[in-house]
Amino acid sequence: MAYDYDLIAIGAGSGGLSVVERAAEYGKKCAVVEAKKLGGTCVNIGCVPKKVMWFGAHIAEALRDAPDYGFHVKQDGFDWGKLVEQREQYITNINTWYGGYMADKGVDVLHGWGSFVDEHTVEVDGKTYTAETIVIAPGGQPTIPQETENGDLGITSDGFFALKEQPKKVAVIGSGYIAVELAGVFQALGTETTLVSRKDLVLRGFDDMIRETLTDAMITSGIKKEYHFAVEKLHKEADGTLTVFSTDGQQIGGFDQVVWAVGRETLIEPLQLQNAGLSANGKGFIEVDERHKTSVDNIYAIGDVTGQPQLTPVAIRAGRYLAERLYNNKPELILDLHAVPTVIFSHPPVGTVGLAEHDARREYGHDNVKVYTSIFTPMRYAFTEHQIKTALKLVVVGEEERVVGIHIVGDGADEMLQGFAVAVQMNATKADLDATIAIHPSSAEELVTMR
Ligand SMILES: Cc1cc2nc3c(=O)[nH]c(=O)nc-3n(C[C@H](O)[C@H](O)[C@H](O)COP(=O)(O)OP(=O)(O)OC[C@H]3O[C@@H](n4cnc5c(N)ncnc54)[C@H](O)[C@@H]3O)c2cc1C
Ligand SMILES: NC(=O)c1ccc[n+]([C@@H]2O[C@H](COP(=O)([O-])OP(=O)(O)OC[C@H]3O[C@@H](n4cnc5c(N)ncnc54)[C@H](O)[C@@H]3O)[C@@H](O)[C@H]2O)c1
Repeated sequence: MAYDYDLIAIGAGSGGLSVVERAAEYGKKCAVVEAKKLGGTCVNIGCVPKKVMWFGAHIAEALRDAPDYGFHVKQDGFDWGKLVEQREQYITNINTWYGGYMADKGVDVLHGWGSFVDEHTVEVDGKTYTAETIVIAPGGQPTIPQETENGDLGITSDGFFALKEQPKKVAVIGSGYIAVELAGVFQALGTETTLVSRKDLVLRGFDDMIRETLTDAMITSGIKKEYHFAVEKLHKEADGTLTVFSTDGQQIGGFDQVVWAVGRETLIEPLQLQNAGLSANGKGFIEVDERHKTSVDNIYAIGDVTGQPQLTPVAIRAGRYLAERLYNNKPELILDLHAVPTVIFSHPPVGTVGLAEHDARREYGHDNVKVYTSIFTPMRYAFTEHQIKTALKLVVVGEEERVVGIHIVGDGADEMLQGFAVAVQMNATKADLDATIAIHPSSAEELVTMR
């Protein structure tokens, strides 16, 4: 049977664009369906605008410390609107570039919500298109807990990127990636910031050294932290400010914005999966095998919708490998998730790859695991009023001391980690790190000189 396309991807984010791009390079006729903007979450309301704001926050921190380095700096305010305008222009340029790139590759962009008619047919904006292979890559959206009374008075990360004016005082609810990243940006740029967590330390699941060091650094930076505060309701006061109430009777108020950063849900409903004989599992993920195939033979799923680590490079790699397997006879290319490096663009940033100490002890047995740690004030802060610590940890297993985890929190962690992730991916041992000549003076050198 002849189809309109060899491949249709639903969703033009990190995953969808990657699979059609690579498939088109192998001469396949492809289309990508997108309801919003090309580039998806990462480009439009995720990694890219977040990193721009993080750079802005870094400039604020450099200005803060400049007098300690002898600069006579007169700060004459900060124009949030200007930064947002520049950021959005940059993103529009990326969207436009993607449009041209897809056209160059011969990929059709179908604008609108895509839904299944059957396992080979997708409907977009009232028209139907058929394909031999369909890849589902719809990503997700931020959640607001339904049980919270007036939860909708708060915004999410999407609302954060829509802010045209700088709030004076905010509460950020959550303690994961997005909560610590947005709280750090707000605080550095001059917004009075409170981080509201149900438990105590930020970044549940990460290595304890990271959690403790980052929580301390955030508090030192001036962020107010509300521990053990489970939000029950939001209330708008007569003066327009928001008050946040906890389930045990605490309240904090005077906020001009409350930002929810408590996780994301997949975008399943528009897909009409049942028409293709598919369904999502109880967590809203589409289950796939190691080749990203769903329970229907010609339908694959990649990216955030699969429940794999919700990171752009994971979605991109999944898309590219899928095209390599389907169209370039490379069945051996299977996504390897054993050492996914990840950076949290907090203040200071966190870089981590492999197992946290507690996970390694659980997996390999308590006594088979050894850790090397180093905590210090980097030279950059040797004589500044604000002192921000760096902490490093190597987690090694067995007599050969194979490195199964590297954890870094501190300035430069974001750029330091990638190379060390190569070492973990290659099963490097502590002796391999020790045999590497250090770079001096740097913070990274500690990782090859630990005793
Ligand atoms: C605030 C924030 C910051 C982040 N920062 C980072 C970071 O620094 N580094 C990192 O690696 N990751 C980061 N992420 C995560 C990263 O953005 C995601 O993991 C990645 O975008 C997932 O790619 P995807 O292809 O699965 O989906 P997405 O990029 O979400 O793309 C899905 C696309 O599909 C479209 N779509 C959905 N359903 C349909 C449909 N039925 N029809 C048509 N179109 C549809 C959507 O509009 C969207 O454009 C961040 C996420 C957020 C929210
Ligand atoms: N730098 C990066 O790579 C980056 C940046 C942002 C997001 N992301 C990706 O996006 C995903 C989603 O980010 P996220 O921060 O929304 O989710 P997350 O899963 O990282 O963190 C959610 C946090 O909210 C807490 N929480 C859940 N419900 C709550 C409630 N009702 N009240 C208070 N706290 C609650 C959870 O305990 C958890 O700590 C991340 O897991 C990550 O994969 C990556």
